[in-house]
Amino acid sequence: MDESANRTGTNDVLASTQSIIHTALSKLGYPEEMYELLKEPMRMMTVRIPVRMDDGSTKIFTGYRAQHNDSVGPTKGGVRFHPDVTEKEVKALSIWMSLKAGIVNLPYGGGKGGIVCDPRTMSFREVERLSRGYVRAISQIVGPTKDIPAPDVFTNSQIMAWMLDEYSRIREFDSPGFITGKPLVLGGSHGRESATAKGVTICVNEAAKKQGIDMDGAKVIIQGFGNAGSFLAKFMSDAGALVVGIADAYGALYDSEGLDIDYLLDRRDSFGTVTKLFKDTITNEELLEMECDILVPAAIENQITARNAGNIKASIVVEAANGPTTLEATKILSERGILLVPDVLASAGGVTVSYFEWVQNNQGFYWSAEEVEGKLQTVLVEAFDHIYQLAKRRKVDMRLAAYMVGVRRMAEASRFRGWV
Ligand SMILES: NC(=O)C1=CN([C@@H]2O[C@H](COP(=O)(O)OP(=O)(O)OC[C@H]3O[C@@H](n4cnc5c(N)ncnc54)[C@H](O)[C@@H]3O)[C@@H](O)[C@H]2O)C=CC1
Ligand SMILES: O=C(O)CCC(=O)C(=O)O
Repeated sequence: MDESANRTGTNDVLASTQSIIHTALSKLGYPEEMYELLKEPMRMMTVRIPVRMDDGSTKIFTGYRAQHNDSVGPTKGGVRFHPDVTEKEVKALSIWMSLKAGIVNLPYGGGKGGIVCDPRTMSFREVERLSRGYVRAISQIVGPTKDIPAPDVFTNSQIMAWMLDEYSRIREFDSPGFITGKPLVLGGSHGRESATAKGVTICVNEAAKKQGIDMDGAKVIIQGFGNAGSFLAKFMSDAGALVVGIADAYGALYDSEGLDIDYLLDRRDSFGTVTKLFKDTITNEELLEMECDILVPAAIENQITARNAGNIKASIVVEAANGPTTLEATKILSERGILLVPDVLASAGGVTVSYFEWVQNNQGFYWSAEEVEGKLQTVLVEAFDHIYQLAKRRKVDMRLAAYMVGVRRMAEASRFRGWV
């Protein structure tokens, strides 16, 4: 095991992930070589993307695509457009995608992409040119049977549509299965837009049952008001819960009587920003420590750390975001009896419906919204139950149990292929 993976309490998402993978593999009895194989993506591509800006200047953006392990099938995972994207982060995100695929039993390995940029400060056409440039730069290593992108932070179905169009031009045939999270008219699936939040909702409900919390009137705080966070807020308030707090990148709103979610949904912009419209805001840090029963981080990494884990009031934390809780904070929450449903399980609804979308594209036959939702419900309830029981049986927290489930299939496939 390498030095960095030995560090605990680190906010280095790659090192933390490697550390848990190492523990999971040891508990499953795999040799050190398996860890050596799985600790890093098998392929990492860095690209420089020149984009002509509206003022006539040219700006060069840096982008990444990581393909973690393709022993089970093609790699799959979203593309993030964010100023804080780093190579390490994209690597960790690709490993988490492998684990998600293992947990919900999809025939994929993990992939992930990212571009260092801030689309909030770019025009519509500049974002289009950047999206197309990224696809041109990575076109050799992606494709419907190689590596299938999807949306993530600050990317959406419009960006998927441009990427699909660019790929189809390069390949000279229409390839809807190249990317998921597309608009319905281009071969998207019913239910993909809300799938991540639907999956989180299923996990919240299952966790509430375990902790004896009645969802009717339960107080929920959601950090992030984009794709995952805003649909989740709607599902929670429709189910009778009180969404008492929400946050975006600029601040947070809290009301112990419950926020008017329909009003906030009406006023938010396409980047999930809404708090700028209000004077009476608190900070993201403050929101996480406010009174509630259920806390859902649905924004970015490293939000619950050793610094604030002791002050979290919720009795359930469900991770809609990838990597919102550090390793040290996970331990503190577990010692405090707080049930933490880890990202690789809780946020797997998105990739599950992306898989359904890809299957529908491959067969050219499309399902109803009810069919998609029913299948997602079955998959996630089973996955939750399996991991919850395993955690109890092996006396480990749900994150480690989820890693044990997620890593096993990839390790087995790599072994059968003779890689280790
Ligand atoms: N979109 C999807 O299908 C999936 C998303 N996720 C994860 O869910 C999380 C949110 O993703 P989406 O909702 O898709 O993104 P989004 O772009 O739709 O929304 C992101 C939200 O996070 C907020 N945010 C951005 N930077 C922030 C910061 N520094 N501090 C606080 N808030 C910040 C934004 O203001 C916005 O409200 C990410 O961790 C993503 O990887 C996980 C699985 C699937
Ligand atoms: O829908 C997908 O393929 C990937 C979603 C994703 O990027 C994630 O789960 O983090």
